[in-house]
Amino acid sequence: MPVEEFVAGWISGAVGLVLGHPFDTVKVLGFFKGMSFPIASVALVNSVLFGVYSNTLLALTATSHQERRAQPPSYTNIFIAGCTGGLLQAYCLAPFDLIKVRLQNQTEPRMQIGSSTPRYRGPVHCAASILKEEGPQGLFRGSWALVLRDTPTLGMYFVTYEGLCRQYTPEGQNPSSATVLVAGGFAGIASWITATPFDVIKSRMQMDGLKGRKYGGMLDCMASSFRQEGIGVFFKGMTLNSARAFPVNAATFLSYEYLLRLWR
Ligand SMILES: C[N+](C)(C)CCCC[C@H](N)C(=O)O
Repeated sequence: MPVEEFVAGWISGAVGLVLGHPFDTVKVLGFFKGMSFPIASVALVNSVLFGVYSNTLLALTATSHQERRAQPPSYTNIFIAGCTGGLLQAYCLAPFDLIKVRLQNQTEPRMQIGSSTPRYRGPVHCAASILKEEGPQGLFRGSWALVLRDTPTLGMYFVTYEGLCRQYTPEGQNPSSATVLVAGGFAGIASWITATPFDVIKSRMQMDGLKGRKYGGMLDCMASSFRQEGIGVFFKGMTLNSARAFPVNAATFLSYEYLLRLWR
């Protein structure tokens, strides 16, 4: 099994993350200052995404990354490979994402005299507390919504990326850096716009269970969010998600393509 894609996915995920970090911090107003935990988790998850994507395409079309410029795979195969990568990356992401969301939503100031101590002291303490209080399956709370968020939207991610690259690249050639940046950026936006409704539900499911159970399940969470807040609830954070998605995914694809060409 070719491993370059896993390594390139690893590094490019970290590069994208550094660019997205200010947006993530804005999203939650000053929390999540440390970056080593997200770097490690995003790099791992991105490596699974790109590694599985490329190896699924290899299985479907018998072409390696290098051969795919001359023999471009069909969009159906690209979509299937993207969904497969998305499905597996969602499972790897689930525990990390849960910890991130739990820490981000912990709004008690960290060190103020007289304030209650925050429930989780950091990522490791958070993971350990969830394990102790809810067992291993507690770390996968909300993972169904995460899988639904990521599987189709990452299929779309690679279809958008490939489609835009092909549009602006003469046949048989490699796309230019500018093309890769723009195609990667728009792939991120397209994927985040469609992912936002499930992103909202996912985060609510992940927070559920902290102070008793509020929702009977994912469908109940959707229905009660809709009843209380109207249709707009499914679009919460869409603008911020899209603004973050462009630089993150432009940088991710550029470094991914660059590394793979370097190692050829
Ligand atoms: C599928 N969904 C849009 C939710 C995520 C896409 C992941 C791409 C990249 N790691 C990023 O954080 O933007």
